[in-house]
Formats: sequence, structure tokens, C-alpha cells
Amino acid sequence: MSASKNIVQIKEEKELRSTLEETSQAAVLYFWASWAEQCKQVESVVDDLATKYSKTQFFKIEAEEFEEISDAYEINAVPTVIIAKKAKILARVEGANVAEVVSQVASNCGAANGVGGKQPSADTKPEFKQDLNTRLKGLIERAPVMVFIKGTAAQPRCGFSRKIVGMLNEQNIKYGFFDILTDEQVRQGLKEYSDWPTYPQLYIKGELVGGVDIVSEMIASGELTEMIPEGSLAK
Ligand SMILES: N[C@@H](CCC(=O)N[C@@H](CS)C(=O)NCC(=O)O)C(=O)O
Ligand code: FES
Repeated sequence: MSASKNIVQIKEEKELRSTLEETSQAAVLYFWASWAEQCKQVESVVDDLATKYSKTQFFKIEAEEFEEISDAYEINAVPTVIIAKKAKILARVEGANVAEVVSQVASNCGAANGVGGKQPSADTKPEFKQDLNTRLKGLIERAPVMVFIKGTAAQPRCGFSRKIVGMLNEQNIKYGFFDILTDEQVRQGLKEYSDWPTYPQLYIKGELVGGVDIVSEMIASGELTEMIPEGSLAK
């Protein structure tokens, strides 16, 4: 996928500088390191975007190899994606936040191929979001009681997730779970979709209930069991 000619792995600092100086368009700078596992996810998205946005220049920059550039863009973590127009930074996405990379490229880099070179894309951004939102909705509705946690129900990988799983088990509630550590797009996307910034997240019949604090209060007041559909309570 990285065969697009508008994407280059920079070998010299001046490659980046001269392109940015010459063009009046936004360029995408992807900073990576070979040791950072998370970069692979972002790299494949960047490759994919380069084929979709063939008029935009994409650069891959090995962060530690090009310290001067990394310092200039204040890179503190890899992966980081910067969208820059000449010296100006239009957007910065740190970490494997794939949904945000897609969304920022869509809103800053004009039209994708086939959209006809129109003005910055009122229509490309929602299109990507639509896909993710459909997916998130499907996950939320996978079971009548659904919990999004770090790790699995059998092996939670965070104290908060362990706590909610323990509470649900204690209440004999049958539930489905999704391990958000396996999917960065879901991890970040669901926060925005449900307007809830942390995990765990408990959903009943497709509706967000809340995290540990809320669920524990609702158990104490008896409210939670009232909300659980009959088939989701083990006798
Ligand atoms: N008070 C929260 C605690 C949950 C929390 O703080 N979660 C953090 C740490 S596990 C979180 O999900 N941060 C965002 C992230 O890791 O993506 C609750 O009631 O659920
Ligand atoms: S992963 Fe650190 S508190 Fe949950």
C-alpha cells in the first residue's frame, strides 16, 4: 500500500523543508519509531490515506533519526501525526488514535480522490465517522448487557475493569464484553460516540449506563437490577 508516490520515507531533512516551503497545501507528517508497536496501526492508516488523498504529500519520519525535525514539531511520543501547512501546525494527533488521524486528514487535506477536487470536504469526514459509528453501535448492541473493559471478563487488565466485572458477576448478571485494549479505534471512538471519557463503560439495551462509580451506586440503590432484561439475569 505504501507505493503511492505522494508518500515518502524521508532520508534527509531538506526533503521535508523544501516541500513544505514550496507548497501552499497541507502536508501530513507521520513520526514513528521501529520499537513502537502502536506505530504499525497508524502506519497502515497513513498508507491508506495517502492513496485516498493523492494530492496531499505524506512524509514518514523516523523520530529519533531526525531529531531536529522532531524537536521543531515538539514530538514527545510516537506515533504522532502532524498536519502542517508551511510553518503552521494545523493538527496534532498523538498515539494510536486512528479515528482521529482519519478525521483530521479529512478535514484539513481537502477532497479525497473521486470527490472531485472540491472545497475542503464537508462530506469526507462524516463518511469515515459513519463507518466507525455503525461499528460502535453494533458492538454496543452485541448483547443486552454489554461492558467495554480493559482486558477480558476472565482476566481484566485494570483495577476499574476488574471492579465492574466483579460487581456484575456478584449480581448474577449475564453480559457480553469487549476488550478495548485490542482496538484503539474503538477505544478512542467510543469515548466520543458516547461522550464518556473512561473505561469501563456499561450498556444496557444499547444505552450507556456509566462506569464503576455509577454502577456501584445503582447496585446499592437496587436500580441496576431493575434495568436488567429478564433473560440477562442468571437464576
Ligand atoms: N471513575 C471512573 C474510573 C474509570 C477510569 O478512570 N478509567 C481510566 C483509567 S482505566 C480510563 O479509562 N482512561 C481512558 C483510557 O484509558 O482510554 C469510573 O467510574 O468508571
Ligand atoms: S489502566 Fe491504569 S487505571 Fe486503568
